[in-house]
Amino acid sequence: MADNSRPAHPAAPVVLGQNQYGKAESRVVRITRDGDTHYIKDLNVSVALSGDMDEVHTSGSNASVLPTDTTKNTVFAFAKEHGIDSAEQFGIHLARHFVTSQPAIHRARIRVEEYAWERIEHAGRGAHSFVRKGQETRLAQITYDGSSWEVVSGLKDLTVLNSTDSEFWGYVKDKYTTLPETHDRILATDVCARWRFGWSDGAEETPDWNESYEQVKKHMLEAFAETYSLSLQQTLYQMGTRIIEHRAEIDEIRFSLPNKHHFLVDLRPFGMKNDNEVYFAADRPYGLIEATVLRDGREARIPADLTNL
Ligand SMILES: O=c1[nH]c(=O)c2[nH]c(=O)[nH]c2[nH]1
Repeated sequence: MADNSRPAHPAAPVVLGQNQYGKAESRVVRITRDGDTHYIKDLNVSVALSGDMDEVHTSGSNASVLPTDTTKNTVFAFAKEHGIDSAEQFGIHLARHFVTSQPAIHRARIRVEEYAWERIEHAGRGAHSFVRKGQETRLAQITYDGSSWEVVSGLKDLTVLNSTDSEFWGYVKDKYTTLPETHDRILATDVCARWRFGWSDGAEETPDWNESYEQVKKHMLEAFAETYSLSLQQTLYQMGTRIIEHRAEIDEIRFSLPNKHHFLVDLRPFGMKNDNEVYFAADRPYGLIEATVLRDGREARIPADLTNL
């Protein structure tokens, strides 16, 4: 029989690198009742904790491990206890709780997706029926290391379209270029954005997270609609500029904008003229235009790959 008790080669020195753990994607729905009128909050909350976690990995001792099951329970308990005013406030409560109540936990990162609901207007009794808004998902990431805070808010899947006021021409042409220049095209995108607040310390006045979110979205939509666009890059920069100029609480905003191409259909084989009326909406491949827009003098800290945030 083989002797498995000893490794075939002398052990190489191995160390544990960055690690974190927690329960991902707790879907918490909070109904608040005011007589017959109900309010709903619907979140997807992911908790990632890190700190003195060497032992559990290297020796199997769970003495410092707050179970992920407990972190999930905490999300639900806090929804009952504190309610959910905003994703940011909810995340702050949770992050503070884990860092201050567990000696082994030094850092908590709470990620929140919020799904928006609209009331279904109807003639019947009560107001307790909702429909999911077909629009964006609101996002928040809160990080606390015991002394400083970082709050990044965001949204994804905000789909917008301009049916004119968009051109694209004057670009580099090499032997592989076939794209015809255009002076009138559809410009459409699913806005994916993250913005970082200047707020970093509980002693400073806390931004009104909900008001800030609504205003950022409003400026984003207005800038998209009002920009006469020579490229999606230019539109992106206008959207970012509008937000940095109007929202003092925000230092940086990063966008990831797919260019949802709409190709004019050639109707000539059918004896028809297509006067910018009929388009083929291609889903892939798509251009992907990404950039961060900053308040001058501030540091760019939102990672380039927004899927990591
Ligand atoms: O707005 C655009 N920016 C580009 O960089 C680009 N490239 C392309 O083929 N179409 C477009 N449109």
